[in-house]
Amino acid sequence: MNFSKEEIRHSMLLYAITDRTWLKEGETLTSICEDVLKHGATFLQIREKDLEPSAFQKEALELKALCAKYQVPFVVNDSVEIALAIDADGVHVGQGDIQGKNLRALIGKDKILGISAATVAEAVAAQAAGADYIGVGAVFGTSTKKNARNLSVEKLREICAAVTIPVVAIGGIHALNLRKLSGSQVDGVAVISAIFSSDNPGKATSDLLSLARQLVQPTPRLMRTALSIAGSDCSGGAGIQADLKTMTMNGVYAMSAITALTAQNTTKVEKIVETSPDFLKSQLDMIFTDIFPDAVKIGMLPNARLIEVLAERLRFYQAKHIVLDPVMVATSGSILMETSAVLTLKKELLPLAELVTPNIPEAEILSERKITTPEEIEAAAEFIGKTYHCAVLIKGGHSVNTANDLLWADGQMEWFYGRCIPNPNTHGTGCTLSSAIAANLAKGYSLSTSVQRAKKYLSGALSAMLDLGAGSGPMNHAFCLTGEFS
Ligand SMILES: Nc1ncnc2c1ncn2[C@@H]1O[C@H](COP(=O)(O)OP(=O)(O)O)[C@@H](O)[C@H]1O
Ligand SMILES: Cc1ncc(COP(=O)(O)O)c(N)n1
Ligand SMILES: [Mg+2]
Repeated sequence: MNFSKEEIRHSMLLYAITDRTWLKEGETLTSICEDVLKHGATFLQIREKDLEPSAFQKEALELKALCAKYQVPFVVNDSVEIALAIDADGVHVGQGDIQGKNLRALIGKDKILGISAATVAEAVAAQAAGADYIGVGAVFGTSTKKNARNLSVEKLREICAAVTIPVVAIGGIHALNLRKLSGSQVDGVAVISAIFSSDNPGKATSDLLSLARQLVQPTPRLMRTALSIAGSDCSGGAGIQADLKTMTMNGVYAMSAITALTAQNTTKVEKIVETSPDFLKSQLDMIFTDIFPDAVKIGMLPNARLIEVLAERLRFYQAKHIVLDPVMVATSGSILMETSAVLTLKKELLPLAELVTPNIPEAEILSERKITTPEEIEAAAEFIGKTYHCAVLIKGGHSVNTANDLLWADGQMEWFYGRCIPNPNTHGTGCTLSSAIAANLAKGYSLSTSVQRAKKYLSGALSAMLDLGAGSGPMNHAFCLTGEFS
């Protein structure tokens, strides 16, 4: 697997390093690691100092497959040979291993190279040697590495400031001392015994993950921003309201430019008041000249005049990462776009979009054909992508028993298979998916990873089984929050 620089930075959050010595009767390294990955570890390194090479390689191969399943980077400690032999995502080495060698050339440009460092000079040298991240420690006393010096938070901060690559803190970190690293600017924490010596490695992982999240909260300067250009849904489940909730929950600062006010609920759309083109332009000018969005999601656009103004402003500001959800009909069946506006949408907006996300009925309109089979979905996506020079995600939420979506991007097809969640309350699924994709693009994830992460968020919101209103109700966008603050 290939990981972008941003993905590697985010994956530092909770960096797990294996230690077989704590395994209990009946447990295997793979079974414990699966538990750890399931509970949210964002990176895995195999470090088994006492295993001979062939046994090490065997364990590493199993863990590599596991990490691929969870889309988490997997690196091998110390051995470049084994990392290459099993085609791991990369290798982690100490200072001693980089002297006089060109490790970057040895492993190739696509592999992740992690290097340990304990001083500013070592960190700078590691970056110069082509490292993708550095592991800095030991920050606290540790049982796994004898004679390690302890670094102060000030020293850690100095090291973080001296390099541009991500930094993960290591050495004796556990749930009780993790908070002491606050203010150090690290991108995450690496742990061994805090997870592997725990009676419940899964729970230890999720506890450490939430502590790591608090530690690595985006500083205001680093906060990514996203803009939703859509209609207001007064019932809160779709449109602007769904978009703002989704973007917030996906960790970006959310803004809105409203194209229409709708009076709707879970059963129907009662009235629509369209925004004037001039007022849409003013909203866009206020946003783009002050807090420039890192990504833009476009939803309901009731008429062609609004589409024209929007396209002109997006070109003028050279907006980045535009995700276009071509909302034509609401889940409740009401028309949200004039039929005559479809032509303008195709001509003006599709070519500006990085991604367009039609459901099946919308894909039929955009590709001018009927779609009934997976092959027809693929052909329609290819047609739309090639005609309008954008990536296309055709959503299968309207099929029976499946929630499979097809991504066509740059001539490549990728199916995202989703479990169909038996929840009839799907008001706003399309809005939520497109906003979550935009939020992830704003954070620097690749298109494919953004789609995958967005589907995961959507499944969480659907699985919370909220049941409000008499019709197809909204989802719980805050399913992963408790609502309690201390
Ligand atoms: N019951 C469900 N379980 C899981 N995913 C679903 C379900 N219904 C829709 N989805 C997903 O929600 C997203 C939106 O799809 P869809 O409902 O087709 O769009 P729209 O809301 O625009 O009509 C897609 O990723 C789809 O796979
Ligand atoms: C203002 C507004 N925008 C979009 C939708 C589509 O909702 P869905 O995501 O269910 O297709 C909606 N019902 N209202
Ligand atoms: Mg929709």
